[in-house]
Amino acid sequence: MKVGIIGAGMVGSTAAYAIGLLGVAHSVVLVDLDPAMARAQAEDISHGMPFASTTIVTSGGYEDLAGAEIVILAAGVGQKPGESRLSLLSRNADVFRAVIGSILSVVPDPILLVASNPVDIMTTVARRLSGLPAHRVIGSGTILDTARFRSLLSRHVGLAPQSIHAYVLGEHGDSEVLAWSGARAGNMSLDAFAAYAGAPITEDIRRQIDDGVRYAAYSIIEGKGATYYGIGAGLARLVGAIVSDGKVVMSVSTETNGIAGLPQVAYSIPRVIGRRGVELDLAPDINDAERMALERSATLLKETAQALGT
Ligand SMILES: NC(=O)C1=CN([C@@H]2O[C@H](COP(=O)(O)OP(=O)(O)OC[C@H]3O[C@@H](n4cnc5c(N)ncnc54)[C@H](O)[C@@H]3O)[C@@H](O)[C@H]2O)C=CC1
Ligand SMILES: CC(=O)C(=O)O
Repeated sequence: MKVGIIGAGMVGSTAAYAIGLLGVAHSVVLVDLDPAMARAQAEDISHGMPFASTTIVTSGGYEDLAGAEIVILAAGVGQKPGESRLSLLSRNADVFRAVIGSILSVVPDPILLVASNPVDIMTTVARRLSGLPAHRVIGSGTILDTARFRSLLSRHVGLAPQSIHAYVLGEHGDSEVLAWSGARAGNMSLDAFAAYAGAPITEDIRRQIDDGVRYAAYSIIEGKGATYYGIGAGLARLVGAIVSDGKVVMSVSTETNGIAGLPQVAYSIPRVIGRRGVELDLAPDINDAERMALERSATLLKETAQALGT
């Protein structure tokens, strides 16, 4: 399968690299306002492919998206140190207004994977601008936050992150909700496994892990200006789930109607990803406090999207 990536900066190029390392697409084409930079990224990435896979990585214009079935949107500005994701909204909405028509003129029925921030509202913007059905406009949502959560839990309890089943829900941003109550380690509840492993999850540990997940982007951006390895790997995994019709559960963001009385706006819950995009929404396994926090997060996103006029 061919994958287009709009925005060949840190996130777009890292996604291309990860897709190539995993070998989950036949070809990747990078498109950017700066074609010389996109060409250089594609050339550099393509030199890694003989070590990994047969994925062909090139750059080009919108016409070179012809035949792509998935298009990743990673164009636009990122946060400066201390800046919130929501503050990027009007600038990145302008970028999407500039690019989505050009994509659809070449690829009328793509699956759009949205990475640009604030990713939930950009997913709503992409859906409105494209007119595509919600299951084909998929925000990366909290896939990265979920990975951060599993990574910190994994280190604490001494189990592979792949054996920890825990999700971050709601906004990919400050109001996100770590779903502790339904978290599992192997076949045990997380709390039971942690106690069994001699690493109980105390209030203090819970607070440290919550902060480590919720504020990870701020601390990484403070240290090196941007985050990209985590999301690049996550986008490649998402592409792989679609290409292989993998029926993989991932906490992506799509416009959701009628889940547990939450507002109709894009936010993350666990969803099944396959060849058709989002194939199923899974009702999250959460307690009352987490449900209230999820309602607050979805309401904040709804109000912010409405203020933009989407
Ligand atoms: N969803 C997530 O979990 C994450 C999202 N992000 C977001 O991804 C976005 C990209 O971040 P970076 O790659 O670090 O930024 P970057 O500045 O390195 O790259 C952005 C690229 O977009 C291009 N661009 C801007 N306007 C364009 C247009 N109209 N057409 C084509 N290309 C255009 C720029 O030329 C630039 O190369 C940001 O909004 C950032 O906040 C970043 C990390 C994680
Ligand atoms: C930048 C961003 O959204 C993240 O690393 O979570």
